Amino acid sequence: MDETARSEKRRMRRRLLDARRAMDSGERERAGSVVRDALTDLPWLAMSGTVACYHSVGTEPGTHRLITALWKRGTYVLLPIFLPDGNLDWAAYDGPESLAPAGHGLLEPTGHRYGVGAPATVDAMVCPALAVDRSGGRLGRGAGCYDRALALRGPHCPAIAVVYDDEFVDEVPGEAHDLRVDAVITPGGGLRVFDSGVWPDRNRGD
Ligand SMILES: Nc1nc2c(c(=O)[nH]1)N(C=O)[C@@H](CNc1ccc(C(=O)N[C@@H](CCC(=O)O)C(=O)O)cc1)CN2
Ligand SMILES: Nc1ncnc2c1ncn2[C@@H]1O[C@H](COP(=O)(O)OP(=O)(O)OP(=O)(O)O)[C@@H](O)[C@H]1O
Repeated sequence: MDETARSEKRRMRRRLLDARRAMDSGERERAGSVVRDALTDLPWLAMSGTVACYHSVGTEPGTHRLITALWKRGTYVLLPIFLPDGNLDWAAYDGPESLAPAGHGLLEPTGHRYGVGAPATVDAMVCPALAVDRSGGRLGRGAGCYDRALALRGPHCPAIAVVYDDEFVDEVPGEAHDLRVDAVITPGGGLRVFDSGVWPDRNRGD
């Protein structure tokens, strides 16, 4: 059964990455503003000490505006470092000079590394995805590194994926190790919270 899911995932990734390449930069920019506004408007997030986020690259929905906004207001922002074994290490964003080019066109933080277990200490995790379905199922790039990172976060830490409108779909093929996210942000729909029970303030953002 997982064999079928794996090949479906591969097909879906190819299709979604092709569609992303055909997008113009305006769409990415708009996504970046929506992501920033949706998250900086959340009162519980304003009280959060530490947020893990991805530093967007290429055609991904932008997160640079969000990272800058959080950093400027004193939130600790942890960014991933892609390790050779497929795990993620984490270090803090401390302004544009705190980043250096890495593989896959990524910019990664150069400061003190907190270790693979750092997700246990964060209050929210903003993760990349190629698609998210209506029950929070998430399709990533296929390295499994975010599945591993999501498994290491605390029980009250919501995971929030960011995708384009057409990437919020009815169903994403799932395997046993796949972990669901607790909310999704799309440029057209803003923030949608899933019924996972992991959301700090149930009265907001639904
Ligand atoms: N921004 C970001 N950081 C991340 C991830 C991610 O998906 N996005 N990762 C999550 O696992 C890890 C790195 N894995 C990656 C694997 C492949 C590519 C990639 O295919 N990059 C394209 C250019 C980007 C694009 O246009 O979409 C390339 O190499 O051509 C990027 C990151 C950790 N850091
Ligand atoms: N918790 C885990 N521990 C170890 N390996 C894992 C874990 N989760 C997933 N993997 C491995 O990672 C590989 C890729 O998984 P999958 O196709 O679900 O990636 P993805 O969720 O699309 O990508 P990503 O998580 O990097 O964004 C699988 O072969 C799987 O065995």
